[in-house]
Amino acid sequence: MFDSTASNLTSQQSWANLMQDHDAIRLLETTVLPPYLNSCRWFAGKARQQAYFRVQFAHEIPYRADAETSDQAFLVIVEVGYADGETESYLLPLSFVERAQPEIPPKGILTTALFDQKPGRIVDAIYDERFRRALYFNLVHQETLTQQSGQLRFHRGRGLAADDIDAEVSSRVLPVDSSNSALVFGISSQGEKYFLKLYRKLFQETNPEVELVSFLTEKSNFDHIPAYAGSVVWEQETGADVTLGMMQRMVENRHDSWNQTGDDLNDFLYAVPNRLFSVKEEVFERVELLGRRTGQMHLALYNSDPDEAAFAPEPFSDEYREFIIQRFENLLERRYNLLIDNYVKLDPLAQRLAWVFMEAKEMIDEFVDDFRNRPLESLRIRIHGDYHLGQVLVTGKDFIIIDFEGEPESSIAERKIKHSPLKDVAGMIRSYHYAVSAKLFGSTETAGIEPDHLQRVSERWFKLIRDTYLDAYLETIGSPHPLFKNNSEVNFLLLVYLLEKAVYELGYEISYRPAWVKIPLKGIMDVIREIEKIRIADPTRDSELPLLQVGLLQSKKE
Ligand SMILES: Nc1ncnc2c1ncn2[C@@H]1O[C@H](COP(=O)(O)OP(=O)(O)O)[C@@H](O)[C@H]1O
Ligand SMILES: O=P(O)(O)O[C@H]1O[C@H](CO)[C@@H](O[C@H]2O[C@H](CO)[C@@H](O)[C@H](O)[C@H]2O)[C@H](O)[C@H]1O
Repeated sequence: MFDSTASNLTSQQSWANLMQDHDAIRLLETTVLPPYLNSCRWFAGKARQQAYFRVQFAHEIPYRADAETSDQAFLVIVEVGYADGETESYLLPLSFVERAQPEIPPKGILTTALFDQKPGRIVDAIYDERFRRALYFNLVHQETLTQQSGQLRFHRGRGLAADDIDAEVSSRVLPVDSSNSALVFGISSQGEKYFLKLYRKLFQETNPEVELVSFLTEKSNFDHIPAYAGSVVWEQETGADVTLGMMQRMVENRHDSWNQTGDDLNDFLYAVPNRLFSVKEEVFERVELLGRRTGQMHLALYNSDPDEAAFAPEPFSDEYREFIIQRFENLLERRYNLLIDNYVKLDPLAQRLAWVFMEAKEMIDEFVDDFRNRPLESLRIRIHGDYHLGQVLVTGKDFIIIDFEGEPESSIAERKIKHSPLKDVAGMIRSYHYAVSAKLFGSTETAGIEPDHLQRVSERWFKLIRDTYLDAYLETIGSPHPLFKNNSEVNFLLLVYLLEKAVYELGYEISYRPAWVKIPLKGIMDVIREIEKIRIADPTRDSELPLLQVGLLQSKKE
């Protein structure tokens, strides 16, 4: 665990003059920041060979309550350099606290320190109430704070109620350990009302989440997202605007749809030993509702207003197809290598699935060629981009969709590319498959059920749920609709995105949850079977490829 007392930073300067003390900054960069960042969940560079940590910028945010000079935070931008590959920038707000404060957890303390003979601690400012208040104040008053390099611009969105501009606020850090940090603001007598996400890993771009959430709040009537209440942007002197944070309405939720689906699956599995196939009607209703909400989100993102070029629908150009193919082929190659390197560590079922996946290489190549050449008249729009059950909050009987940042592995430029909305649909279908597979392979509810039987009933559950979701989705979009040319294109594109997603997931599971590798492999297998069906049904195809040995998978018991 990180030990904040291991170093003591001493400066003759006051805290407000931190940046003038080059020795103190050097000490921070060499002895404090490396162990501290490596202890943070949001720091993504832990597995890379780190070369240096540099305080690149330190923007000042004064605390308004009193005028003491030490009363300010620094929004520090830390540049991290690595032995190979690109550098990264992280946002680390810093505050100096002179008195011990019980609300600051050990994981928020960087070091003990002495500034101008005043002892205290340097802490992550999100844990300092003064900083949180200052953020709220600047945001609701749409302040601009001039900095040595560029300016900090605070925007207010439509989701912020006029009455709350001068209201007394309380605040806290939401205890979710994720890739960003979340602050919550309460308005007296109304409870917790606003949710502010501070982005940690920064990109030289406006975050896609701000673009999508502000568009949906201010330019559409889709209200199944938390309304956009504002953002914090660093406008650089030269270069693009960098999004540092975004505020939305706080959503009261019981849990997310991943947990809810897990509960539904528990009910389902309890009945299996009694040879009952039982899915409550309310489960289908929920899945249908999610299909409808997904469709409504896409209809809201489908925008033909010529003044909104960033959201205008686009065709399946050759350029887009090449981009997807390049990305997919790179991914495929990396995944084959990962599988080869980790093959002996896989359990027997995963090994068999991996084998069929590798055997299918030529068939997948043929399918990719098909995607390159096939006439496609469906359209592409901005989409959620990282859509799965964990991104849907359950509020009473309805849903609220969150986290529009896009896929964590992609660059920001890639995340802003328009895709068929079927990419989101594929993400959600994969997620239902994950939910049932995770139960099937690893929970106490399934212990003692004969594996082949369990596999059969789980597949039945998945197909029913998938079709219920898809039917409700397509019905909501309506037919005909320019987004989808016809059923044949819908089926084909869905296979493209399902395959891409499952291949992506394969890498995630090998790296993070090896016991779950068979889940995406099974997903890949399902797509391969569908591709094979298309091949067999098409008399014009003169392919020499042999049929796959998928029979390998059927008879063996675990
Ligand atoms: N508007 C909101 N209101 C209430 N809770 C929220 C809201 N947005 C997100 N959350 C909670 O915070 C968690 C992290 O949010 P998310 O947007 O997924 O951040 P990250 O990008 O860091 O994963 C979510 O899983 C959810 O529990
Ligand atoms: O949540 P993130 O945006 O960081 O996404 C990563 O982690 C996800 C897991 O938390 C992972 O999602 C996969 O597992 C989910 C169940 O845990 C499942 O619902 C998703 O369908 C499946 O893709 C995601 O792939 C990864 O990028």
